[in-house]
Amino acid sequence: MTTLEVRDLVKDYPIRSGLRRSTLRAVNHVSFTLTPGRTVALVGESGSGKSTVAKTIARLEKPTGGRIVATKEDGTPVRDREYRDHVQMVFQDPFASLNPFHTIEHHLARPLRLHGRARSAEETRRGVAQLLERVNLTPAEDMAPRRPHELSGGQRQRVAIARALAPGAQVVIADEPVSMLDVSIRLGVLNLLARLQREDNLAVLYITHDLATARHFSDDILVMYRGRVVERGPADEVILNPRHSYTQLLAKAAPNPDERGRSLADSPGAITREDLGRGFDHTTGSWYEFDRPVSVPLQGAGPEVARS
Ligand SMILES: Nc1ncnc2c1ncn2[C@@H]1O[C@H](COP(=O)(O)OP(=O)(O)OP(=O)(O)O)[C@@H](O)[C@H]1O
Repeated sequence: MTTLEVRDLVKDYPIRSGLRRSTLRAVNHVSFTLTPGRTVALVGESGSGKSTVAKTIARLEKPTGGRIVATKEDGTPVRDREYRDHVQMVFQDPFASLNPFHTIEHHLARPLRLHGRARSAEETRRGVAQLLERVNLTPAEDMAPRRPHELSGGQRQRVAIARALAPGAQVVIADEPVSMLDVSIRLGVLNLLARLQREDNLAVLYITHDLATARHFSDDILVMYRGRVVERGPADEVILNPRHSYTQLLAKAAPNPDERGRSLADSPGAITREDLGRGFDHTTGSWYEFDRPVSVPLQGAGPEVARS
């Protein structure tokens, strides 16, 4: 099984306002480890940097600094070639992530073939049927020939999950996987993810605005605010005993996951001056200062990316 370590991750975006150019630090020295069989939730409001973390892990964005290292059970690093098989994403919008012109079978058969998990037509057919059964899209022979528009949002997201499993995923990055689905079916999809995780011993990063599901479906929670992890620790500890003023705000407000725009922290004095420069770690029971990035030894080797 694969462990994924994120160390001192930094991502800057160039921004331009009028004639002035500057950089926006979307992710600021973020570190955490995803281990087999465990879920880490990354919570925070819109714009806190959660998706940027996901995109750099998925290699859709290049980090400005820090490193991301995937390591196999025997301690050897996962090579570039294998990385895309091991680390898979499930995106927020199941409609945008599926090609409307292709059947469900095509969406699943392609990764099975591409990653050498099915060699003949018969193996592919069986592989597709098994994947559909694992995500409760049955009968498989009825589902396989359909196109995405012939499925509900929840069913489409199940296809997206099956597609993530097809190449033999060991690490799954689920970026707001249910926030675009009807409230009534969200729990079903999250329960499915949890079951697949147990069956395949997956390491999962669950990105969400929603503290309640983060607590229920995760072992650990990282709270992000303006690109920083401001609080981290076991899920119950973070939710029941929040120490950072930003987490306290989040916990009290139970923000509407669909709300965009104004941040909870916008009101004056919402975050204490002291807390702007520090975060709280429940595993050590202590505060850490932001200008000293967390330094944890890495298990595996990996390319060092220059820090900005
Ligand atoms: N390609 C980009 N170019 C410039 N700025 C970007 C880019 N992508 C993200 N950002 C900025 O980086 C910050 C973090 O964005 P990110 O999408 O990671 O936040 P988020 O917490 O995932 O929010 P949401 O839940 O709304 O997706 C935001 O200020 C955003 O505007």
